[in-house]
Amino acid sequence: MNFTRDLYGTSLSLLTDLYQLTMAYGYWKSGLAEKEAVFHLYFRKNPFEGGYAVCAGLEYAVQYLQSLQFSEDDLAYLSSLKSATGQELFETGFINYLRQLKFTCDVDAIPEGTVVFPNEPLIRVTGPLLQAQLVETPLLTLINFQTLIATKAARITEAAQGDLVMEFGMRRAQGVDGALAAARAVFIGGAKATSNVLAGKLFGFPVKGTHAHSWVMAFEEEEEAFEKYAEAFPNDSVFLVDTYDTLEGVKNAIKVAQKLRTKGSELAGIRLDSGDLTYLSREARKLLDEAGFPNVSIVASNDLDEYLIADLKKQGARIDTWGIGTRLVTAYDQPALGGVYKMGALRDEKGNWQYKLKLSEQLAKTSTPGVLQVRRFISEENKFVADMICNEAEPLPEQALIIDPFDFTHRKAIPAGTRHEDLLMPVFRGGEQVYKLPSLPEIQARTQQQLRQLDPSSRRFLNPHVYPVGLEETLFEMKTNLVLSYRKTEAASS
Ligand SMILES: Nc1ncnc2c1ncn2[C@@H]1O[C@H](COP(=O)(O)OP(=O)(O)OP(=O)(O)O)[C@@H](O)[C@H]1O
Ligand SMILES: O=P(O)(O)OC[C@H]1O[C@H](OP(=O)(O)OP(=O)(O)O)[C@H](O)[C@@H]1O
Ligand SMILES: O=C(O)c1cccnc1
Repeated sequence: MNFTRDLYGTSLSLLTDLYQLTMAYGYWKSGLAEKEAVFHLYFRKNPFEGGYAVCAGLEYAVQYLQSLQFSEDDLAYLSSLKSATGQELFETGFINYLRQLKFTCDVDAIPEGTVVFPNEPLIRVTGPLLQAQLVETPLLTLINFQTLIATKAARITEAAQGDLVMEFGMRRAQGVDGALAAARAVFIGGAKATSNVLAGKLFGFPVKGTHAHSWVMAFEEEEEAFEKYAEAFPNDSVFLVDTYDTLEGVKNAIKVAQKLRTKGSELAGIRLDSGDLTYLSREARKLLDEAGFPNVSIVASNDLDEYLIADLKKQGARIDTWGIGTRLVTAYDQPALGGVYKMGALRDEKGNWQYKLKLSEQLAKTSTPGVLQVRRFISEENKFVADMICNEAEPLPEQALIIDPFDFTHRKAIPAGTRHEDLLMPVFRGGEQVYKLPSLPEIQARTQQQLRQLDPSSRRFLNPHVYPVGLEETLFEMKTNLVLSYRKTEAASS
């Protein structure tokens, strides 16, 4: 199914900032609409003070671009917009232009589930200026959020060290799409199940859950509540044991588990949702093991995240399954990824690329000109060595030299013959999709594989090692010269 179209109606073409449409109108009016342009989507800083990000959201972006067409409804709305003086904002000729508009750009993108770093283009759009500009905001909406949440999920999965991670966040998510898109991204990052049933249906991944405190409160006795739940789900019951007194709850769960066993069924687990999770899980494990239930799993929930999971493990908690909600799906400690979309080049009348950059007082905010690709070098041990951002429109020197754009004395020469992969893959050519979208389990497996290839020092939570990413030498020189030429122009005119 096409998630963007089928969930949100036939057209998402108005899901953009007004300024994209006013610029489109301006380009159309001034005859620049068809001029060829290149834009790059990238972020400037790893989320969560971490050492990497996991890119996600491309499938949604592909589906959005495939469906990009203005409906009569959309056009009627745009025709109704008025300027400050009460005239129509957009003239009829432009509305007719939009009516026949079809997406004809080339798109290259880094596959979902790839480990990525600041300043690397995750998506490159090449094509008519009007179109390439128009898609800025929706592409950012679709990629920023899922990349953020997939990264959070990867961190949580890493902290869980192979334990089952379930996503419980729908009730705290930022609206309907926040819940659905987060469930998808969480799966990409490594969670194995969600409590969100619609996400299970749409994305085809496992749904799982326990029960709420209200189930226990609906009966006179906790033990009776557990019994009734077990009658309904003899082999799939996970009892929430902390409604009144956690360890008494565990004892009641054991009584019901014993009765279940006489009928040939096994209790699946118990869930702890409050109190000292280390102490309670250790005590619960002891009680369960002593009663002959070593396979009953212990699920924990309660405002957990990667830091708490890591700490609980360090304390010796006996938890084997983690139910994670709020702090995962809302990316609690960093609620947005600051992805941006910047122009890298414009084709001039002679057919040559004119390289473009956005200058900033802050070096980190100066964009990189070119038609960019990311080349990842990989060691003989199959570990990531360094990433080089290069300009595909120009020939590359034989010897790869990577220069840190924020400290030009910081350079890394890559030995000749080092294996490499170019990360941006063709996704659209002339508006036609040429990329076969992988399945979600394939994307999840890719994330895990990629994380194994990244050195643990770049994966740690506290002060991670900065993975080397830089500009290819000739691109660095071109960027520096372009910055200098702008600065000279500024100096001359002041
Ligand atoms: N051993 C532990 N070490 C560190 N943090 C813990 C430990 N056990 C629980 N926590 C975390 O401490 C926070 C507060 O726990 P607390 O037991 O006070 O929960 P609570 O929400 O107040 O309980 P209740 O749901 O009964 O109101 C939660 O985020 C919980 O995950
Ligand atoms: O803690 P999270 O990571 O967000 O995980 C989801 C939470 O949702 C449920 O709580 P509920 O809505 O009943 O609230 P409460 O447990 O905080 O009272 C559940 O018991 C978890 O605690
Ligand atoms: O199934 C559960 O235990 C669950 C689902 C959503 C939120 N909290 C818990």
